[in-house]
Amino acid sequence: MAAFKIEGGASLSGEITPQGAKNEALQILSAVLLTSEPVTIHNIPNIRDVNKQIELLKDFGVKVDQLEEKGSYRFEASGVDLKFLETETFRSKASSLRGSIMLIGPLLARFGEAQMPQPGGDKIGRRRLDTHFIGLKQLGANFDFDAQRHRYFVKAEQLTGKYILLDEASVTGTANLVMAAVLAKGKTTIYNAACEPYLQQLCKMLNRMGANISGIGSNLLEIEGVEVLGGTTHTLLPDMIEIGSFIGLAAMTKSEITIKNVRIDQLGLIPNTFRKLGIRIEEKGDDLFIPAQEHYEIDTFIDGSILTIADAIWPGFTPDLLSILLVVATQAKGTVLIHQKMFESRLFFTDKLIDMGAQIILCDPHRATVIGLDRKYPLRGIRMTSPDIRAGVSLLIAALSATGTSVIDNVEQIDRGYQDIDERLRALGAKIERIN
Ligand SMILES: CC(=O)N[C@H]1[C@@H](OP(=O)(O)OP(=O)(O)OC[C@H]2O[C@@H](n3ccc(=O)[nH]c3=O)[C@H](O)[C@@H]2O)O[C@H](CO)[C@@H](O)[C@@H]1O
Ligand SMILES: C=C(OP(=O)(O)O)C(=O)O
Repeated sequence: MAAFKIEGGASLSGEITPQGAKNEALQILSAVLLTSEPVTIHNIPNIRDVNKQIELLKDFGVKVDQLEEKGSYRFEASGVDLKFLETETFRSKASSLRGSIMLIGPLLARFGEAQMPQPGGDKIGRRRLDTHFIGLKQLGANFDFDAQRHRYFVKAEQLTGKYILLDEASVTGTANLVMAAVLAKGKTTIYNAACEPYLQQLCKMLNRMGANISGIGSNLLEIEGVEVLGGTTHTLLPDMIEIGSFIGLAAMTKSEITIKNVRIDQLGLIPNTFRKLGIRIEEKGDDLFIPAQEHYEIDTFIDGSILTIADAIWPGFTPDLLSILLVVATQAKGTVLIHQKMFESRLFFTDKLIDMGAQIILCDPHRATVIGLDRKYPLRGIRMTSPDIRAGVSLLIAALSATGTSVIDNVEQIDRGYQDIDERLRALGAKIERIN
């Protein structure tokens, strides 16, 4: 397992361009299975989870050509071989990332069957799949779960459109159902649908392929099924979670950073939520400029009570940035309650921040109160392990701001979602080295 060795305390400066969005990439790549025609995708990030999803496509027999432009690929799913589903390679690869679950909707819709082991991804709490399978059953699929092998099976000769009210607005669940419904017979309505930019992008791409989806961007999607979909070209949005991570990094390390071409119109509450911690963010065209800030002060609510920042389904604040906000709050002036409503194991990494000298009360698995020290006592470098992708980057930001040397083990977690992060941060002046 690789580690990062970090000399903390350096201010960074310069420009950084966000990679293409990881979670959008995982949806869009799954959708190439819906057509036998070529689909070209631009701005694909070179990160572990996305590369694994591309490998899975290749293993199914999808023709994958890397194009000259960095991050551009052409896919052609004209010769898909479902026998791969039965292999040990499929089991081990599909169970190593969360995004693999989104192969099931397109496989079922186009080829009439699919199966899946328990998918992987971050160990951040229970990550159930009920929404996916209840919805697919409503579209007419036969469903079976082999508890012994922990394997999910679906089969259907022809899916039929239905009214589906989701029990929760699951991101990957909505993507799966949309990809199944586009080839179903008749009209599907999905209410309480998730509507992250990832899903909006997926629906727009499917419409360009010939699907008929309306309500994009809302929680009420209407899908008129079509018989066949064609090829298209799609460009991934910049990764909003990476953008938020860079905002936090700049504030915490007193750095002046410009984040280039962020698609401000797609960032929802992200910039304003960081502003609530007192961080200055200036919009310059489509770039975000973060000036070097010696101090930043956390807002209170209008009545003077302590600020709470909680995650919520889109357009609420994404759970994937709460760990970053939490770490940034440790050096602010003031107090904030971070409430992680969706996942129950995402805040345990605060132990490491406490070891570094941060003042945090972990109230329960979902809530942590951070008492910002206004930089009076800088964090101290320590050795630590990256428990999940976003906690990993939060620890990395903490280490870059700390005095002394830190070592972060298991950085493969960070590599799942951040492309060449050590190299890109070195270009800004960070003292970070990858060691084995
Ligand atoms: C590959 C991918 O795209 N992963 C993202 C996707 O995961 P994923 O699609 O797996 O997450 P889901 O949206 O299904 O749910 C995440 C968690 O939130 C809970 N939940 C969900 C909806 C809801 O209305 N109420 C509720 O409590 C679920 O029970 C679950 O524990 O969405 C998550 C939530 O934005 C993100 O953290 C993940 O980065
Ligand atoms: C939780 C995340 O990813 P995944 O769903 O792939 O585990 C994330 O991107 O923060």
